[in-house]
Amino acid sequence: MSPLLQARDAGLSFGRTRALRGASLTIDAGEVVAISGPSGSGKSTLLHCLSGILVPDAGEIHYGGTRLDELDEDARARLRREAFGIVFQFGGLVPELTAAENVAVPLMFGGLGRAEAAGAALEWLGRVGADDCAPLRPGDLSGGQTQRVALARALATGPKVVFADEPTGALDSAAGEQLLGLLLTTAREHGTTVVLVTHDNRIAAFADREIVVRDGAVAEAAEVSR
Ligand SMILES: Nc1ncnc2c1ncn2[C@@H]1O[C@H](COP(=O)(O)OP(=O)(O)OP(=O)(O)O)[C@@H](O)[C@H]1O
Repeated sequence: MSPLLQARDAGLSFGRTRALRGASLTIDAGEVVAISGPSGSGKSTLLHCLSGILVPDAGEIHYGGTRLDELDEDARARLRREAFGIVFQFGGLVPELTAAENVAVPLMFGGLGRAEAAGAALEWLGRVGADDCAPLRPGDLSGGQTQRVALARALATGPKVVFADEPTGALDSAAGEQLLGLLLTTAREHGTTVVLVTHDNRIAAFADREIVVRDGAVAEAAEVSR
């Protein structure tokens, strides 16, 4: 396997809080990695730096041959659209659009026609068990439904990397495991790399590797058997 994503000594402050302080890791193409660690240790900040949502103020982020931290906002947004699927803790869906439209819009950005995108969106909502949600707006969805729709949106574009921040946090454990299973099955079928932030050991155990973050840096990397 070849390295796909790398943080080299990444640091980032929010005001006086040093959220990341010299975080380094390497993730290979096709790997499923869980980032775990105590609350406030910097897991989400690291995920946001790896996915180009935030730019570190020290160190480097590499995606393939690209220095992600040196790209401007437009280039990072394009890369996120074209290569990444992102599942936020609270869905991150566009409130004015229906669930079906939320899934379809990135497909249209990717070049599909309206009808084709709408059909594919319904198919993905079906796969994540959210067919009923298609005509609803995010404000009318439960937490679990929101996460299903967010997952459908992230997977539909066929991303190279899926970044997920507590993707099953709003679901009870059986539903959470089912959704996680769907993410991992889809990812392994397509060789998609998955970077998953979780505080739940049961979820981390599904990953190929667990990376533990403490005090803004990578504390240890442990191989977790599948
Ligand atoms: N936008 C922000 N503004 C100010 N401080 C922030 C911001 N984002 C994160 N922080 C701070 O940076 C530190 C790391 O936060 P981060 O969310 O990355 O941790 P985490 O490990 O993901 O936590 P949790 O498991 O509770 O979500 C914390 O002290 C947090 O309060």
